[in-house]
Amino acid sequence: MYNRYIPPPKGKPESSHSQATLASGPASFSQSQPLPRYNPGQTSSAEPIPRPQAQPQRIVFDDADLPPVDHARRQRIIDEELTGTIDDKKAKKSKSKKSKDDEKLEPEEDDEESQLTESKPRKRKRGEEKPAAIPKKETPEGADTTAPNGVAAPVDAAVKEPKPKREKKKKSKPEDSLDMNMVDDDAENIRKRHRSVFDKVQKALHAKPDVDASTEAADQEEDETEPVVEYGLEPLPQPEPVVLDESKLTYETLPLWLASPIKVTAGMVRPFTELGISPESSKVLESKGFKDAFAVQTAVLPLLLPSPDRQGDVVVAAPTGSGKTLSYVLPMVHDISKGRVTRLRALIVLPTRDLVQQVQLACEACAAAFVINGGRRVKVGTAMGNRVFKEEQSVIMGEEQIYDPEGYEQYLAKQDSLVDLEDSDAENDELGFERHQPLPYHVIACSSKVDVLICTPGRLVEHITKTPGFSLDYVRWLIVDEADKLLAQDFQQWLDTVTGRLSVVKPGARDFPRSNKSGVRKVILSATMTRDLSLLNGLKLSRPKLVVVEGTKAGEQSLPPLLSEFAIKIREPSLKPLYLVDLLRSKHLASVNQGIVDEGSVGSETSDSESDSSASSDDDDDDDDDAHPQQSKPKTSPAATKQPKTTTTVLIFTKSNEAALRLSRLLALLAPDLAPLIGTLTSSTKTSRRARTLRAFAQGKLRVLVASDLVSRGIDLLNLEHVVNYDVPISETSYVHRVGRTARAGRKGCAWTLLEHAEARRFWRDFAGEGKGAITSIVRAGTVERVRLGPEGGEFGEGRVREYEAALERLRGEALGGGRR
Ligand SMILES: Nc1ncnc2c1ncn2[C@@H]1O[C@H](COP(=O)(O)OP(=O)(O)OP(=O)(O)O)[C@@H](O)[C@H]1O
Repeated sequence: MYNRYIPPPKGKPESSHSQATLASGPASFSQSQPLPRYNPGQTSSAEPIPRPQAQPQRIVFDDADLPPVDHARRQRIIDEELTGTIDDKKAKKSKSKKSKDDEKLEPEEDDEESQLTESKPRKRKRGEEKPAAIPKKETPEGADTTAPNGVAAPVDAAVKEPKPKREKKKKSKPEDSLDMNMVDDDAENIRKRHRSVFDKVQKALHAKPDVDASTEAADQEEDETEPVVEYGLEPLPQPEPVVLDESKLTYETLPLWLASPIKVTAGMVRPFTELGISPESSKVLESKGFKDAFAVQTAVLPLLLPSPDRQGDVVVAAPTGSGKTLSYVLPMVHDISKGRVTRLRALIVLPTRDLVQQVQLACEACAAAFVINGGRRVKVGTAMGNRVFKEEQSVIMGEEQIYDPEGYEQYLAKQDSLVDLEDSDAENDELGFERHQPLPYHVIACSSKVDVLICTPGRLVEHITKTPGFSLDYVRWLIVDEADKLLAQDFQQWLDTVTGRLSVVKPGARDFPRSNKSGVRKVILSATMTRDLSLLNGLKLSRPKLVVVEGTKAGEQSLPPLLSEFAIKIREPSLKPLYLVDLLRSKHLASVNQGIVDEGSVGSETSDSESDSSASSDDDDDDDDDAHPQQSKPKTSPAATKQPKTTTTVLIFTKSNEAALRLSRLLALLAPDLAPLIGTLTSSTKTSRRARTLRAFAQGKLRVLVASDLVSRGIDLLNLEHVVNYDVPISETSYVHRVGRTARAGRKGCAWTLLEHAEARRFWRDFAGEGKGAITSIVRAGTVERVRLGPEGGEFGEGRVREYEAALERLRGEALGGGRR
């Protein structure tokens, strides 16, 4: 850097002040005294560096002020003196700037630099073979070609032409004091060394070394000053840059609404009146058994009832039996009851017919609560395929006479032009109802007969595509219950079909001046709600909020707080049905909510001691294990034939429809006293029969239900106290739904799982969250307890085994077509 000369003002002599400024400028090295050559060997005897006398400030060395040659030399000398080696890189850089013409002027230093320059091979053309041999470059003996961090020296250094050894350098290293000619002759050694260096480089490149900062800085410096030249090495092929799939986010990258849910304290209750329900409606609700709002309802109702704030969609992940149904039915019916005319305002989509019927009851109960206060009775319909399609059409769609003189004229004109009258008949054929003639100056339009349609997805799609006049234009509510199941199995692309037809222009806002105008409200619910965004995205949610019960994290599913879980080891899998009979007869299956009645065992009217004494010696092989309070002596008495007096209720899950039917029959054969109390629920059972069975169970006429997973979701059997997993469920989700049929709505309940040896590990690890590698996402208040059942040593008495074999033989005969005898 140079000080700028400021000439004195015209006519004025140069002042001493201006001279001083010149001397004391920041780049003091630009003073008239040049820096003498640095020679450490002569430091002591060297003449003192002349310094500006007038200005004793610190001298700042600014290398830019040195001519390039001096700068390079000075740096090299310093490096040599300090390290005993020459920094090849800097030398090379310096050389690259230096003209070859200078070689003669600066023979000592430019000798090496010229070699470096020459070493640059021409750029290899595409497809051209690599040079057969790597150009020789002599590496100073002992000089490490590896960076301090173990990284090999830069590639170009390894492949450059070897340069003649410099005498100067050789002097500094004794091992290099060989005759130059000898070194040159030892070409093979050099080649070996280069090969090893090259190998190191290759390795280092493949290992993607962590290049140290100084190397990086040097490389960068070089890049800036030199054009990029390929040194005989093609760039290594690099993998395609990874494009992240944003649609499938992991739990760590959940969007805010999923990552920060609204948390509800389990067990909290609040009066409905405090949540915006009128006292009159609250009274009606109380008369229906809904005195106070449950925890999940206290959180969801304020989000769904009309509010001056802009509201969005709501996703609810709350345990089984926590009251999710009422949390959406109540605000939805409240909203729709304000409408003046019947239009299809709400769709509730559910996976099974049984659930459709169950939710219909809840809707009817709430509809009654809002008739008072001038509300209109909300009309509720179902579409689930349990009737012929036409019949269903006639239930949900009807005709409406609309005053429209112009339309009437068009209608008459059309009638006149109709040659083929069969056309109109064909139109009638499409509908489940006959179309009438319009009144004078009126037209007939198809319109919905219901405000709320509760449906299965398949049937909904059928109506959308096949029922004339079936329109979603006025739909204000879309409820998807058991959402994880419905989203995972996109029946007939129902979701796209529905969302594509929902009106985006604030449907029905005209009819609902006081309610929020955010368009369609979507409410998505499940006890095992998915956090899979790729599934949730299909719902096209708007400003969603997630409601969860406190204590659960993303991806976790809580069990009802009052659920107790037990596991029973089946020591003899071939006799598993006998274990089940014993469990049903044991006092383990006592009534947990009402106290033990008749010792609480299904099918027993005697106490344990009585039954023990009455048991034959063959059968009296109980499993004595009093370690656990529940592990009392199980009864293994033969099937009693007396009528039971018990009030306890049991739902037994099997792995398939066939298994449920078989077990149900086998139980009846093994325990004839239970036979009249046993019902079966499978997907192959007719819907009406299923409904009858569920009704009989609710009335206490049936006590034992044997079912497939069909009823594991959503079914509300309020008086159910025990769930038995005869077959271990296939997934955590399935376990949560199955055991969640009991301990509902603040009641106690028990879940029993029969474990064969081969299933035990998976159960304890995946469901109970115990043992090595426990990975369960199930959150529970307690733990799963082990209960021993069956005879000591796992062997049932001969009598019982014979009984069992006889029952099996009979079952086989029935299955083979003999029918029941
Ligand atoms: N506020 C309330 N007061 C009294 N009982 C209620 C209340 N809310 C709901 N219930 C009852 O609680 C039971 C369980 O409710 P619901 O079926 O809605 O549970 P859920 O959370 O949907 O369970 P699942 O996930 O198994 O479908 C039902 O019998 C219902 O009538």
